[in-house]
Amino acid sequence: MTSSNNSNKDIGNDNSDMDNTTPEKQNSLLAGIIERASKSGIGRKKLNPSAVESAVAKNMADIHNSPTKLRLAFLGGGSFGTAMANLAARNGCDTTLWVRNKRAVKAMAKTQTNKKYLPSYKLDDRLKYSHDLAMAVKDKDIIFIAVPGLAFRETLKSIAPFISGQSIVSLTKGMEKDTFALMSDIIKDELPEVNFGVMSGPNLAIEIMKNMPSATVIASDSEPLRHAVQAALHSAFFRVFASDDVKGVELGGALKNIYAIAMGMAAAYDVGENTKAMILTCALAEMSRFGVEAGANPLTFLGLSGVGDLYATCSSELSRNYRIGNMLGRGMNIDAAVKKLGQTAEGVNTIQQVHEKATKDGIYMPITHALYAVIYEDKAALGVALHLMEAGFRSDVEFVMAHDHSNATLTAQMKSSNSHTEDEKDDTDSK
Ligand SMILES: NC(=O)C1=CN([C@@H]2O[C@H](COP(=O)(O)OP(=O)(O)OC[C@H]3O[C@@H](n4cnc5c(N)ncnc54)[C@H](O)[C@@H]3O)[C@@H](O)[C@H]2O)C=CC1
Ligand SMILES: O=C(CO)COP(=O)(O)O
Repeated sequence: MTSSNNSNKDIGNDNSDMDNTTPEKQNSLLAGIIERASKSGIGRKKLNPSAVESAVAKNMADIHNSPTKLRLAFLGGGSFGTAMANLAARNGCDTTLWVRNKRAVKAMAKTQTNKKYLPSYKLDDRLKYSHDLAMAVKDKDIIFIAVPGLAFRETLKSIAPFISGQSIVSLTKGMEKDTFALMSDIIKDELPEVNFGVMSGPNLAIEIMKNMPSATVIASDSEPLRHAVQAALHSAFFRVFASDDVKGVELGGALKNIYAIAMGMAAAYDVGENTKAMILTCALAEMSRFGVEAGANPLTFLGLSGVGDLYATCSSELSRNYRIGNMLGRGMNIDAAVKKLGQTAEGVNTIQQVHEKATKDGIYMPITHALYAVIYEDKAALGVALHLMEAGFRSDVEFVMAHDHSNATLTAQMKSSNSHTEDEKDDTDSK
């Protein structure tokens, strides 16, 4: 977990070392970031439990030592919901996986495999299955939700009548259509009384099923909930870190899908390591920029849920978003690619949402806009990529060296040097 005192102190030190006194020297973007980050640091209050939270804290006081006392529901029987439910069952928690399809539930209970999404992996025999939503969520301590982003609100509406003090943890890495809402926003809308968290990190489901060492982040304002999720899922192969930056952790998971599509597309053109490094780094800058505007702590993007997940998803064909990008790069159109994939690729919708929001709010997101042009305006991928390379002079790590300060000068110099060259050429031509 990020220590509020330390991060606050570090940020304070950075601030005091800077000369921000004159308007010329003032780096407004950096000042804004520091202000927001310090605010979020100062705002990291000592736990002040609400009625719901104290009930949860009471139930969960000894969970740390005895995760078997936890009663958990996982909603969504795709690859990630299944993989996480399996981890919890293996840790000895009383775990039910809810799947909407009755036949799938029967088959899973009989074969202890998820034939459609994780066909080669035997699931823990303590894992229970249900297609009865009320039964699945009643009398549970935590409900984990792993349905696609576009089905998240309807899922919350369906469980609302059965909520009586359970906590909710979103595993979904998406964004709602047209509202720009993240899953935590939807939880606050639909179940305002509920204690909630979001979990996100570099967690390719198949690698987790193979017991490849992995780590994730649980972000919540509720300390008992963070501890409970750590107790439920932490194991020798799976480390669960904690954070109190819900927005930052959640945005890391949602935004990296955009860049996995970009990287899959680039891979279709056999790009080299320099190009991949450029995409990855510019992607991280875009993510952080967008995150800062949304009120996230920019430092969160340097953690597992930020650069960690960005790296995993941009490097692996196990990522469905990467595979969508790869198919687009090979000339397939988006509908055909989505159909061929047959699984959730949140990035396809997230590109549209982030493109609209960034355009509306004036946030510089060139990779996102380029992908939008390919997917939704039918522009050729190669042409769009080449155009990205002509984006003029920018500064590296814009939080430190702001665009508006440095680049206006650079761009003016470039224009002026180009016009000189043109004039000289004209002179030479006329001689
Ligand atoms: N697969 C992975 O490696 C990881 C996935 N995630 C996130 O988890 C979420 C779920 O992804 P996956 O499990 O991978 O997707 P998936 O495509 O494997 O499965 C989605 C599941 O949701 C169910 N579903 C769809 N609409 C539904 C609805 N209206 N009501 C109830 N259930 C519905 C489907 O039947 C299917 O069982 C996504 O937001 C994804 O980004 C997060 C980390 C890793
Ligand atoms: O989020 C993931 C890994 O952390 C899974 O990515 P995909 O949804 O692209 O498969």
